[in-house]
Amino acid sequence: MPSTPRYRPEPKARDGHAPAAIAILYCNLGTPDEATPAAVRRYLKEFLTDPRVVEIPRAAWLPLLHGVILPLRSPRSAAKYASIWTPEGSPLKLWTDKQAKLLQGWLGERGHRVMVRYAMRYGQPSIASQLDALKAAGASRILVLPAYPQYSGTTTASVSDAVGAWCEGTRALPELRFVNRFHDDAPYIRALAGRIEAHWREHGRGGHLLMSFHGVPQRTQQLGDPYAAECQETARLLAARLGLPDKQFSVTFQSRFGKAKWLEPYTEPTLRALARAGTERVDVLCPGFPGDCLETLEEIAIEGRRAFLTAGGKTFHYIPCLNDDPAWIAALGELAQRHLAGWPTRAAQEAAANAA
Ligand SMILES: C=CC1=C(C)c2cc3[nH]c(cc4nc(cc5[nH]c(cc1n2)c(C)c5CCC(=O)O)C(CCC(=O)O)=C4C)c(C)c3C=C
Ligand SMILES: [Fe+2]
Ligand SMILES: [Fe+2]
Repeated sequence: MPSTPRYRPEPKARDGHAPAAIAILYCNLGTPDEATPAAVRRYLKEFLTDPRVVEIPRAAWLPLLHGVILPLRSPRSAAKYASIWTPEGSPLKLWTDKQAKLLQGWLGERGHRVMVRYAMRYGQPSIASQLDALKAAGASRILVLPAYPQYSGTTTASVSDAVGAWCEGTRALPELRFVNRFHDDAPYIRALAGRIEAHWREHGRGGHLLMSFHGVPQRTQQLGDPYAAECQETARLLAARLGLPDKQFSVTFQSRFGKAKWLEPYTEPTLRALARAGTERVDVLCPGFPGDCLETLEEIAIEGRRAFLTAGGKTFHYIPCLNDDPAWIAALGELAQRHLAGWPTRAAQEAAANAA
């Protein structure tokens, strides 16, 4: 009796003359399907069981996660999600979807025939389901592009893990390439600077620019994670591009999770300290998040604002993320073009590749 195949069935073989498709899989973190405690619990369970995210030994972590963290955090986080939810769903998903479509358009206008799809590391659409869909659509070369400018084992490497897990169950593998980082990419820095300058043109200029990045546990940095250094480099390049002297900007880290020490200085205490030291207006940007999401819209634009104003600050300006800014889409496009180099993305190249 034949045994169950170890690998998933392959999609129906394509006509040998059909051009093999090239694709980009734009991967983001993920978000709950709904702003309800049940949906947030499902999402947090998947997220917080990833050993890339929480490195505590499983035997100690899983009972704590299921017994304490999920029951307590899910309703609290759901209320936060409800405060930023849109009629079309989670902002993170909306921006990721839009960015993928705009990237496909940008590449198409420059003659590249590339399919662009987005996937979520946690939740839907999953990385595995989108890789299956791309294969079924004929993709034989796939560029994996995580929506994380700064590399971290907790995020970027976790995307690679999910792709690797899919590969383990796949017989006919596509060629794969990965973008690991673009924290110092000139078009990305230009797009961020343009965002700030446009805000200043419209609303005047504050006394202080605060650049807030998502944090990670300090231990990951001690163990060699380059994330903190890459955040600092993004901030340095951005400040240089804006001509900001050291006193007029700060770099902080937000979203601390758990009791361990995370990267410092923390965002909220810094906002309070700035207000107490007499800074009347602060402008805040989150350069590590390509699209607005819970961490920017709730934690910064709502909670951060409250912290600054209650500590005596007068005016708080949140500068929205890159979202669908044309300069950002161009930055993504140029980044993709560079990483696609050598793959026949143009019709003429395709014909030559097929004739050879
Ligand atoms: C910028 C990249 C991110 C890094 C690095 C990162 C590390 C990291 N995050 C957690 C825990 C949580 N993060 C949560 C939300 C969240 N995190 C990022 C990005 C990074 N996380 C984004 C874009 C979001 C928003 C998702 C959305 O739906 O809008 C959450 C969930 C919300 C909550 O309950 O607070 C948790 C939990 C850890 C532990 C970690 C590194 C170890
Ligand atoms: Fe996070
Ligand atoms: Fe948060």
